[in-house]
Amino acid sequence: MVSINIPDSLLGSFAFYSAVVLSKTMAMSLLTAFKRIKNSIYANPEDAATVRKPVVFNNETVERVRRNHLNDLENVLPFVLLGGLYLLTGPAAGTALWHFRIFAASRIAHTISYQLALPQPSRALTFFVGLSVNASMAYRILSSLSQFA
Ligand SMILES: N[C@@H](CCC(=O)N[C@@H](CS)C(=O)NCC(=O)O)C(=O)O
Repeated sequence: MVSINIPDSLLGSFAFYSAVVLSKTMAMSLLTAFKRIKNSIYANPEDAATVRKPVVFNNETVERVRRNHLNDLENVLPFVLLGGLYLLTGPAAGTALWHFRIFAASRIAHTISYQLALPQPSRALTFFVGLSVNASMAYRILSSLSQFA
């Protein structure tokens, strides 16, 4: 590795923002359960049987939360993995901190725009901001470590 001298404060910031976006991702499970119960929408026969309803796979309210959850998984997991590797490249503390802050803000904004069904390109913009942060960290990792290829 180029550097393993990571300031405690930067490790703390990374842990904090990782926990923020991971908690937000986990909250989508609770939101899905809430929407299912509120609307009596169940995808498993044993669940639907408790309210004597047929199984339903295409309820838009529930599916919107599920798509949002999947999108979090597609973006938040790369952030946590790339962020840890990024710290090993010895980035400037201020630069790294803003990467973490901007990513967390972009994912919260993505969820708000998705759940409120705000007109595009609002959701697309929030998605691309988060994607850009991940791409920036990936670029730094790959360019710092290219000597080991
Ligand atoms: N898996 C995503 C890849 C592209 C993507 O993440 N697009 C953003 C901005 S339009 C999004 O919010 N997609 C909606 C989604 O993943 O449900 C998709 O199918 O749309």
